[in-house]
Amino acid sequence: ADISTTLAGVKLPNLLFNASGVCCQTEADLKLMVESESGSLITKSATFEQRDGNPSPRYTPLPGGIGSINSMGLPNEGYEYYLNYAKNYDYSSKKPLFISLSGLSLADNVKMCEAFVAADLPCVLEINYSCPNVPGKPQMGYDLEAMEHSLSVLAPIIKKPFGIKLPPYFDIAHFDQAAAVFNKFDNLAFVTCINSVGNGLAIDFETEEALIKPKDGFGGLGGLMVLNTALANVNAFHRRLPGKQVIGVGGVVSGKEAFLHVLAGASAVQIGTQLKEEGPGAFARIAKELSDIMVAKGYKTLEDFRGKVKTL
Ligand SMILES: O=C(O)c1[nH]c(=O)[nH]c(=O)c1I
Repeated sequence: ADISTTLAGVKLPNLLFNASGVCCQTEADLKLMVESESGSLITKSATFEQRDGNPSPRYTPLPGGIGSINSMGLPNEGYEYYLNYAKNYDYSSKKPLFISLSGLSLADNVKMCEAFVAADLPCVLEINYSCPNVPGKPQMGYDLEAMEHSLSVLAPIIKKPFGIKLPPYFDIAHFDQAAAVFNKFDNLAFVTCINSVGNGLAIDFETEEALIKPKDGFGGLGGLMVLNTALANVNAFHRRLPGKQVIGVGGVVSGKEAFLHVLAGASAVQIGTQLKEEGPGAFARIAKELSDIMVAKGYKTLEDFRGKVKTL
């Protein structure tokens, strides 16, 4: 079956790619993504300066395959590293390149966006408003006034279609209020839902210790356990953002969850925890599983069922 898609006006040979943060911090990581069966790739969220991030242990999968917890703390090579990567990227390849930016201030986001716009490259920007792990930095995604102000400055600078990475919301009023903000920006072409469920706590029963070191063990939750929150956020924004697209991320461990994300309204699907645990081979496996599901259900393309979840 045809699992290709178009996102922000660029064609992806298939709808799958990495969630920013996984398999994408260094050129070696990104090379693995280019060589994988993913349809695209996105870089680790960049800050203006290079960052080491939080002390380790700062990531761990959770027992029983239910998911993961991380408090990486935005480690990255600094935005110029990713700008250079974007300048050298082979855009004649079938895989479009996405760039994640997560400035620690609006001024930093302005400087980074201006640098990418000045370089005039075909890559697509995804502004990250939802990093839950920088101590002392509340998530912009939960401050609608600040996020609207940020978008009112950045959208005109970026000019081209771009997207934003959002935290999960858990209240219908928040879906309504957030969508009202996003619908004000014509070139805001997509929203990526969801980032990790912020500030969970994993504790080891035997040792009675938190599993990760930063922030007293508090970190973002990912993987299968967040699937149903992710599907709700994908569908809520699919319903509320006419003319815009949604990238679904959260809980995709097989073709089945990728199918559900598209049914909820996703135009593309990112994979985080499962990619971290399985490696880039996950893309070929999940792509085949999704294609087989579509054949079994009689769907030829993603448009045949995108957003068509049935209500009772
Ligand atoms: O701790 C991180 O680096 C991190 N971790 C996440 O779970 N989401 C994010 O957006 C980021 I920037």
